[in-house]
Amino acid sequence: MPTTKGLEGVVATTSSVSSIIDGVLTYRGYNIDDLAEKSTFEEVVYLLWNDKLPTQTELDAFKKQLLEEMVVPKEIFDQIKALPLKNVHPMAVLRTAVSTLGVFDSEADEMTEEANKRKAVRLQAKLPTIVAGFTRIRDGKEPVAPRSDLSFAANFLYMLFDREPNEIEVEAFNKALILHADHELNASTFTARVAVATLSDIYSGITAAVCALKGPLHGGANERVMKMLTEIGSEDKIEPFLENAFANKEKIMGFGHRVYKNGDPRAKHLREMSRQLTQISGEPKWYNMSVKMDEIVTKEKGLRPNVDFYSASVYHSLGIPHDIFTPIFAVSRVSGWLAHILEQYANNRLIRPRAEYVGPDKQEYVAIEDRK
Ligand SMILES: CC(=O)SCCNC(=O)CCNC(=O)[C@H](O)C(C)(C)COP(=O)(O)OP(=O)(O)OC[C@H]1O[C@@H](n2cnc3c(N)ncnc32)[C@H](O)[C@@H]1OP(=O)(O)O
Ligand SMILES: O=C([O-])CC(=O)C(=O)O
Repeated sequence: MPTTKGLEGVVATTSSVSSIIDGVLTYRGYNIDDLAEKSTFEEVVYLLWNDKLPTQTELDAFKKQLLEEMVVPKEIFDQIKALPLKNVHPMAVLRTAVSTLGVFDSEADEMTEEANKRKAVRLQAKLPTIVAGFTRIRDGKEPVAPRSDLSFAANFLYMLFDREPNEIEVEAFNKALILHADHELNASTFTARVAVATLSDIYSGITAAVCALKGPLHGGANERVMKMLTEIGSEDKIEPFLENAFANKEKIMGFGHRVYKNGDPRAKHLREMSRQLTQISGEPKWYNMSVKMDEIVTKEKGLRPNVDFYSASVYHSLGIPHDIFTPIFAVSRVSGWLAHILEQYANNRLIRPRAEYVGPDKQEYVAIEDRK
């Protein structure tokens, strides 16, 4: 049986949610460049779940459903308040909170398509409330309730900062959400599909996906990009930092990709957003440092920035705490996870590959008293 380390190049399923073909990313056949420039996050979520762009009436109804489901049970915040928040990563809190959400949903194990769609709306709507609420709770503040007159992107920033965000902030955040919404069979989406292919419930699938996104080789890289830039501190220290990292064969966070070898099509949007937002925030150095790193790593290693690289300085410029970057990724990507979960349920078969056994053979059982 041939094996492929990390399942590279293995086609594990068919899907009509998103595609990466010749370096071009599409959601349901729509180029990500068009969606990033012209669409809203709510419209993109509708597209991912329904295989078509909504009419105005459909979009209005969908936005209303999301807004109605944004409030989370009080017990979720009570549970968060009881956690040792000073020493815990926000992704661990999110993992716990998503699992607890399932406990409070009386339909959690109802497996009809209609019930699963209702749960999808609940999860999509409640994740931003949880992430923003947690961030405030650990700062000793109370969560801010969502507002019914704000968009999805604006509501998140409003709940996080307890002030109405301006147009530039909303536009940037909306675009970032669109760019992170789905990405074919990435590790967290595959994890979600494996979990629900056992016919486990949707909350189990999303909890499993959050676990996979947390790691630094996947969604956890965006937080580490900002840590790296902060530690380097200034443009003149980039060259020595990279020389040292290359010599020690260290991974540079935010570079490289399993599928894209000639560049991630989302990065150019985030790079431009980083340029604009770092200027507005009065800290152009994060953009200048990022561009210099990009040039050197591309030239020396042939590695291009992925979605996590420029998103770091984008989120930093919006005033978002660095350890909330990956939970924000989840706030967006839950839309893609849910689209894939619904697709998996609709045409399910247990996902169970094989392993090539490379351990010892024909071992003799030795009684415990005779073992050395
Ligand atoms: C949303 C997302 O998940 S995007 C990815 C976010 N993750 C990161 O940014 C973390 C940094 N990047 C990486 O670790 C990798 O590029 C991954 C995990 C994204 C892809 O991994 P793989 O497809 O397994 O690539 P692989 O590790 O085989 O890389 C091929 C070569 O490039 C090197 N390489 C890949 N990425 C990097 C990097 N960021 N820095 C330095 N070297 C790298 C590898 O060490 C390897 O070198 P070798 O052939 O000398 O051993
Ligand atoms: O597809 C991947 O392997 C990782 C990625 O870029 C994403 O999940 O957005």
